[in-house]
Amino acid sequence: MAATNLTEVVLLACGSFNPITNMHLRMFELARDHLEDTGHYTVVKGIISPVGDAYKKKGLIEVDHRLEMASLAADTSDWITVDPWESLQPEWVETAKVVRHHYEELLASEQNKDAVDSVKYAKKRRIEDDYFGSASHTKRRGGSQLMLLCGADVLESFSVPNLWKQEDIVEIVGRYGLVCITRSGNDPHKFIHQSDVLWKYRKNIHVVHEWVTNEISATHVRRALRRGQSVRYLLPDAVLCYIKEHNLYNAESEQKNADVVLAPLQKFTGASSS
Ligand SMILES: Nc1ncnc2c1ncn2[C@@H]1O[C@H](COP(=O)(O)OP(=O)(O)OP(=O)(O)O)[C@@H](O)[C@H]1O
Ligand SMILES: O=C(O)c1ccc[n+]([C@@H]2O[C@H](COP(=O)([O-])O)[C@@H](O)[C@H]2O)c1
Repeated sequence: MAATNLTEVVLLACGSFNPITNMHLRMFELARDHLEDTGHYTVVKGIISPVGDAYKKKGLIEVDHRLEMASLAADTSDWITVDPWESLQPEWVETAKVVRHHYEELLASEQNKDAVDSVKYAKKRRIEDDYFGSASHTKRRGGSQLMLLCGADVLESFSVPNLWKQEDIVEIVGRYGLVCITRSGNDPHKFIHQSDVLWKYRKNIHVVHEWVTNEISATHVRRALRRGQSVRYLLPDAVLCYIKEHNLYNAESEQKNADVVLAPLQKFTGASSS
């Protein structure tokens, strides 16, 4: 198939990134390989979107630090970037809205590119017509796709009562698409099979098997740091230096939001975030 027929994909990963680990970066690489192996897609960009402080997850440190660490990690890649839009919203933003926001940005940048292209194209066409006479010209580019990238634990969290809105799940998997990386202890195929809505949109869900099973998690990293144990090689070196320099992750930081209801659950309980 000619390269021009490939759909361009932008991958968006939402999460706490508290802190970002090498596994978060690896997720992007795994997803890109998997999608490009199908012969239908070319992955052009990865976006890391750290959740804002208003998410109120226990142990979630300030977003400025999480953004900075994510940027240091993304510096090790030439295609993964960090976007602060979600992080900087004063209220917690549902993931479906974050996906929508980035899709709109993608559309706007494409339209911009199309406008620039059509000016260039019109000029080129006038020059070519002068030389060769008018003939049939090239076709328009196809649209790009934005897909949400997550680990299997997030997919399975779709069934946690009162956590996700059903219509948001439908929008994410039905309209945009999902790339899900296997994680030990989770079985995404079984989970998709058991969910009517995920089964309905199963063609939009790309399950990527991580054969190098590992238990790297931000929780593990924070725990090791609290205990003074080494986390070298679990995170990019620059992130580790940043953590040491700012003395992040200790017993006190782990108690942040300890007695606060997680933002997505507040809409059901009516609890306040303070
Ligand atoms: N080892 C892993 N395998 C697969 N996916 C992962 C792994 N670690 C993180 N992810 C995924 O990365 C995204 C962002 O995750 P998040 O920031 O919550 O990291 P985490 O390690 O799961 O954090 P925590 O331990 O604090 O819950 C989520 O979609 C999560 O499923
Ligand atoms: O949109 C929702 O309803 C929703 C409900 C629960 C969690 N999320 C998002 O899922 C991500 C979970 O991150 P974490 O660190 O809690 O695993 C984070 O980006 C949240 O904003 C989103």
